[in-house]
Amino acid sequence: MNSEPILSVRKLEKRYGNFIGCTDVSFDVWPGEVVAIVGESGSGKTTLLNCISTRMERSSGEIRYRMRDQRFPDLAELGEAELRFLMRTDWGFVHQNPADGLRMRVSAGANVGERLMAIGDRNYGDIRSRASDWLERVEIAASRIDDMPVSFSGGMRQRLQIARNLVTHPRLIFMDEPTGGLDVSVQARVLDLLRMLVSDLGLSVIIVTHDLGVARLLSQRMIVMKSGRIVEQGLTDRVMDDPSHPYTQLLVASILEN
Ligand SMILES: Nc1ncnc2c1ncn2[C@@H]1O[C@H](COP(=O)(O)OP(=O)(O)OP(=O)(O)O)[C@@H](O)[C@H]1O
Repeated sequence: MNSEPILSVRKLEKRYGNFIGCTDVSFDVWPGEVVAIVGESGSGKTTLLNCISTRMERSSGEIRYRMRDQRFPDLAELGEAELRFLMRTDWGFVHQNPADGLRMRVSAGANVGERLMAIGDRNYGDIRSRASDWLERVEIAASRIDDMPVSFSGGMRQRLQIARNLVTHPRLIFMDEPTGGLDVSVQARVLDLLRMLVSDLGLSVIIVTHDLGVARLLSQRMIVMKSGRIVEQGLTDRVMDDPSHPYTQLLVASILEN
């Protein structure tokens, strides 16, 4: 693994008025690493993800990102053009509900091709052929390229959202409960696909989930949140096998009972 983090968060805080969404959050993400943020509903996972991905303004703290030219600026120092580059090219965001990350009434091919056009690709044949390759990579038949996502099943929509995110060769992907809305059998297929793509492409991923099974399957490192704070972080296997904080012990025990 590379010796420099791709992302570094220090003392991050987000307040909603007087209410604390998250506070005193510090961690690093290394290239090629999958970090899971886990915790019960309301623990601040989504707030944290949205602040890091600049979808929400933080109240205080630092978020540094390793640019392709190796600079490591705080995201707050970046101009609009650089932020746009990150959002459109270098980062991906996979939402729990595919409808939030797709355009449901344009074709599957256009959903994927649009990201290429946004970064300046203008060759129609090339865009279509890359979209078609990506559909196949996420196990959607290329013959569905002109169909709209409204005609797809939940699992297919989620796989299309993944293709749309990965087509620009991003380096960091944010995922918010990516399998949360799917049936268990469909979940397994999407998880397998995600695991394979993340490893093939050497992606760094920050995944928010309340499902410790998902975290165990995908992540190397785990951050456990409670009431807006990190209560424990460490290697996923270690945290799951030997949780040190009572809250983590409770979370782990609750999945063993199921
Ligand atoms: N826009 C907002 N305004 C006020 N409070 C908010 C807002 N968004 C979130 N909160 C509060 O901040 C806390 C953390 O919420 P957040 O959505 O980050 O938790 P979460 O762990 O992602 O939960 P879930 O799994 O249910 O999405 C919660 O108490 C929530 O009610």
